[in-house]
Amino acid sequence: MAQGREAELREKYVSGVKTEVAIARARADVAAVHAELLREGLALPMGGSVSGKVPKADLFVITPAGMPFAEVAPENLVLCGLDGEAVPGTPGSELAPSVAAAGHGYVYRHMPAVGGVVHTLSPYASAWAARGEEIPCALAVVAEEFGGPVPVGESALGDHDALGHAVVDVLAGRRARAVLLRGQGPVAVGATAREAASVAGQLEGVARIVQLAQDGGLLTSLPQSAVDRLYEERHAHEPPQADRPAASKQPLRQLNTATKTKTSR
Ligand SMILES: O=C(CO)[C@@H](O)[C@@H](O)COP(=O)(O)O
Repeated sequence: MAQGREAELREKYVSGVKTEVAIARARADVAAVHAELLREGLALPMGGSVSGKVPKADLFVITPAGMPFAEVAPENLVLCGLDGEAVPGTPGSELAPSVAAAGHGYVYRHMPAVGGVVHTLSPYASAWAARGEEIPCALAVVAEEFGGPVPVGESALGDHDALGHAVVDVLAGRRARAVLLRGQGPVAVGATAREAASVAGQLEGVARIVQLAQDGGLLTSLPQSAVDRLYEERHAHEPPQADRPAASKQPLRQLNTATKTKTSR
């Protein structure tokens, strides 16, 4: 067979099919994450945006604009390039992607280890974001999961590209895998959409516990040395990721002594 023809067939029926299979898997995973977030009480019926990158392709699938989470299905998710534009002629492309699509694409372009972005309006984490208040690292589980307090980010409301810029500005090079966008809500990232949803679930849990603690009286943050130890032990088995420092390189943002947050409520 002519060499050119062989290369053409390989491209079409080997790499092309592999990409199609990867797209189908991403569609199934992201649709399943929407259902899981609803089932777990981590999402409003509408609002937020969830996406998952297609491995080894400059593509991701995302929630259609204005679609209730309960109606999301693999075939109506929107396949986008990393610029956030829908790929014409693909299933779901007749629908507009979430207004936040360009922001999700920005995250994928600037944080290569991220394969899933979950912006969901889970109640307690959204309440911390509404207050523009970081969640103090007052429990070992916060240190293990987030490596310190859960940070706040600034995202110009209505400028949906800003969601991506805010996520990258705060999370690139940091341990935390979630950010509380002031006035907008929490955004969690992970290697996959499922992992990002798991982070969103952990975030909601610690947001609720720490809120209860703060309502109950004086809140004490863990000493930085304990935070570092807890985080390093929890992530010791993980390979260092390109856009996240090894635990010990995390900038020490906090005092090295327990800081006390006086309840104002
Ligand atoms: O981001 C939020 C709210 O924080 C979403 O409700 C808003 O972006 C939804 O837009 P889409 O319906 O996804 O176009």
